[in-house]
Amino acid sequence: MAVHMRKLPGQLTVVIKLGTSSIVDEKTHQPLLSILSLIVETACKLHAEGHRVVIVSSGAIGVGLRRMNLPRRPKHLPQVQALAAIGQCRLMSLWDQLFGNLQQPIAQVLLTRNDIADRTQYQNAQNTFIELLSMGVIPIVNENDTLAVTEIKFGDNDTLSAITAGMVQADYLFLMTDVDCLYDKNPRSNPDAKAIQVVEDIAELAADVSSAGSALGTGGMSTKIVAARLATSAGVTTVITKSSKPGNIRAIIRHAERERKKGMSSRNSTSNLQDNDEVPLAQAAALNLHSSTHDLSASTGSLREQDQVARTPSPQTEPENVPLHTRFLPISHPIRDRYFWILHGLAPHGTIYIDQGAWTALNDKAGLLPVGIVDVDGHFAQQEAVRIVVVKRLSRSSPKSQPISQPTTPAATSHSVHAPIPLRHPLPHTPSYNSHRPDLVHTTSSSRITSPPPYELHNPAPFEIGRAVVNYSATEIRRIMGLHSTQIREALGYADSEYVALRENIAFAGRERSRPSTPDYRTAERRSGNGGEVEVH
Ligand SMILES: N[C@@H](CCC(=O)OP(=O)(O)O)C(=O)O
Repeated sequence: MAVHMRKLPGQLTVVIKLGTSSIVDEKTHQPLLSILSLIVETACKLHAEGHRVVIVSSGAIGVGLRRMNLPRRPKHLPQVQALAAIGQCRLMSLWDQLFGNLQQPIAQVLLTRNDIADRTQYQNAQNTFIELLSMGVIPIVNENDTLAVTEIKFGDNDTLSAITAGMVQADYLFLMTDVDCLYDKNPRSNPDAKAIQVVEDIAELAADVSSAGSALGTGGMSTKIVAARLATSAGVTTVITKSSKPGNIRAIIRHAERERKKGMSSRNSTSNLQDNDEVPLAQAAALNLHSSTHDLSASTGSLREQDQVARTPSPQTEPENVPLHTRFLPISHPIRDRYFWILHGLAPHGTIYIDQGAWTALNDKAGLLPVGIVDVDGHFAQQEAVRIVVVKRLSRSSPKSQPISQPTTPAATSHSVHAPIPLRHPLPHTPSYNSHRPDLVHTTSSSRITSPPPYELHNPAPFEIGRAVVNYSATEIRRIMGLHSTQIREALGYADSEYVALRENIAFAGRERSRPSTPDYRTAERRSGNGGEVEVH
């Protein structure tokens, strides 16, 4: 069932993500009341203008530390979870108090990755958001740290905010942080550093951003880039800007809307560094860094002073003089709903390596047949999600030479019990979901130690094209890969489907660094028809 996000003309849905370092002081863990108050004021103004607002708020553990007078985050997971439980209710009470001053109702939404791995639960969460937003409530989202262990964690709230933005089909995601934007190089050591204002194609962004994080938060600039990639693939304009100036959010939206209407966005444009929002260069310096020294002075100005940019149509709101920020433009054919869920709601349990022929067939809207599969990594069951990686098959592994491996015991005819199959190489440990690279992970089989992979490792390098929910387990796919569908029954003793993955269960990543000599993602995306399942009114 497609979820319909009905919106009034001109109404925007804005997700604002605040990291721990924007919510509590890094050393004292005291709440940063001035920032929180400004966020509340901004959210209420957006709401009063008819827009919908969702806040993704970290800070539970930080607030819990303060409450229990502990100096630093403990190492032991249950202690961290206990602190999150202590801090979350206090954090919500703080938000409720601040929003209550402006008579704005809020709601708490706590999510784990597990909650949304089930399609029905994902849709339930989506429906709850829709209902809350149409009731005029501001949902405040955090990861349910009490339940989340590594395997089921989003890992950082940047990723959570991007998934939330995709779920609510947001127009904007603001990743509020302690730097004002990205620069083309580190301004600390390069006075000629230029602010990156607009990133039209995130795949073209240089990958050398720092992943340094603060003492309490888990995110850094690299998780923001990953979040931006994820959100823009869902059609969400993503903005990185300074959390100490939340009043800038509205000015940036006005500017971005003007630009969008004019269709004037320039490709990865840069401009000379402007200090018009009073951020000294040294502070901005973190550039690609998530500064570990939170600058309290920058967040203690009066509400009136700090929100000046947003209140008045001052010269700062003019296109040439907007507050510093980096804006990542959304892709033109967003990945919506079920495909977005397959890509980002489900954690992949393994990898299927396919050849160029299978990739071409997928481009032509075919399902994934066993004949095009070159190799498999990981342990996964039927109906679990896997990465799909395109490789160049080495001639020694051509499908024709693939023998049918006969079931070795009668149990192999059962769907659930199979005799172990001798492997050409030991299976690598199936990694838990890597929140820092949740999509477009370039995969190599460097973990193989007994035999080389049956595909080219470097020229061209394997590349991930998307995710699929499979009809066969890893063990079954190892038996049938390289075979024609008519041979599945012979190989397994049964045939659940002629396809390893049905076309409707394959989701392509939105875009990827263009690679000469490899198929063009964007072409595939257009052909694949990923978008369009959900209508946005
Ligand atoms: N969910 C956790 C925070 C997760 C986290 O570290 O996020 P962030 O500070 O955004 O990197 C909390 O509320 O303390």
